[in-house]
Amino acid sequence: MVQFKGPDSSEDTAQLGAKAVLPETVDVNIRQLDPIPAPRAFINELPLSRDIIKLVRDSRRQISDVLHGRDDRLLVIVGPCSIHDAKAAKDYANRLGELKSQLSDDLLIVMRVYFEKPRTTIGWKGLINDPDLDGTFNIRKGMWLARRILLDVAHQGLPAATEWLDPITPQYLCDLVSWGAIGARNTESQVHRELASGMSMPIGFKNSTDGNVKAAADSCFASANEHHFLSINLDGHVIAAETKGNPDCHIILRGSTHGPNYSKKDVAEALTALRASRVGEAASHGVIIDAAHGNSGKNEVREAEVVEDLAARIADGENGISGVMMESFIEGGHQDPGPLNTLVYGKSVTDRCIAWPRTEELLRKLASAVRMRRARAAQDSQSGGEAQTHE
Ligand SMILES: O=C[C@H](O)[C@H](O)COP(=O)(O)O
Ligand SMILES: C=C(OP(=O)(O)O)C(=O)O
Repeated sequence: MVQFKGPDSSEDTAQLGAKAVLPETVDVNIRQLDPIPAPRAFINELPLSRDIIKLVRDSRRQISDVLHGRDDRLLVIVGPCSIHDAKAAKDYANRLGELKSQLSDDLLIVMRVYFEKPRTTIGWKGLINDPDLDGTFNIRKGMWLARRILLDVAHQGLPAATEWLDPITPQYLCDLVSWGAIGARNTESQVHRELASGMSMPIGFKNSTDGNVKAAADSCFASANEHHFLSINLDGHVIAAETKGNPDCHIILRGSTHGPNYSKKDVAEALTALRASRVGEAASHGVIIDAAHGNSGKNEVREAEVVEDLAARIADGENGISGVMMESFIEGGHQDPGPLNTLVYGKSVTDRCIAWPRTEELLRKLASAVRMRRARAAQDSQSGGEAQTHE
């Protein structure tokens, strides 16, 4: 039998592991273990062009600028609750890409391209997990499809946003993602905080499902710090990762099982919690408000009203809102998941979504609200300046 030579040996331990004889105490509840090619194989097969690299790098920087108040636009993270159909995702990206160019002076639009769904109990866990929506769980195909869809979205000139759920998935996809979320069910998870600390893009932490905002603020602090933890590298080898800490973590207010939390008071309290968490210079200027989930009771009509309310407050000069998240698709509402040929085209198979025409209306409203906020700020600084001149 091959011997592991102890913690200081530099020997390739993957080789040793492959030959080890396993005791009956392992894999008790495992049915099958299917190897999947390492991340590098997927990246080589579906690579980024120079233009896409530029898109991802520029949009990450712009998102950071909005979050830290160096850019007065509003970040808008909008798109389906989950992606289940490559064709519909491309169709949606095409529509959104066109609107993004028209509204880019006022809105920094990023498309929700969510492939992993955290479940309260059980249910369809997203395109990577079960790409055929039929319980065949072809994860290899799902991962390949996810990369291809991200490339399609990028070809429309759109930056992509996604939720990081599984700690291995980012190695396969993160080169194509400009903004990441850690969901309400994972906001207190050390594994996700470690992950965020090494991610190359801004990361938003949701308040927890029971409404705890401090957990998200603590996450911003924890993830701004360096960490050491186990992970895999692009070749699929287990490694000890050492991260630098992420300076662009921020809070997402998503409401809770007790009701909404998007009021002016909620925003102010979240920003106070962020500062109290000792996050220091990495503290964002504002928060993102998720108009869906607990803020709308997962009702798309209510969600649109929340966006209208936010637009009115932004137009009125409220500036603690750095971004808005919306769940929107081609068709409104939702349907039960199932094989593609049984589904209504362009309709969500997870949470209810706002239909495209209403989405377009709301995005134009948000853009106009930003113009009003900007005009107000210019007027205020002019009258402040004049006051100074008169002194
Ligand atoms: O965003 C999607 C859902 O809200 C999330 O995945 C939880 O869904 P569930 O409560 O239906 O499992
Ligand atoms: C699952 C999501 O949100 P939350 O974690 O807030 O439930 C989501 O945004 O898709």
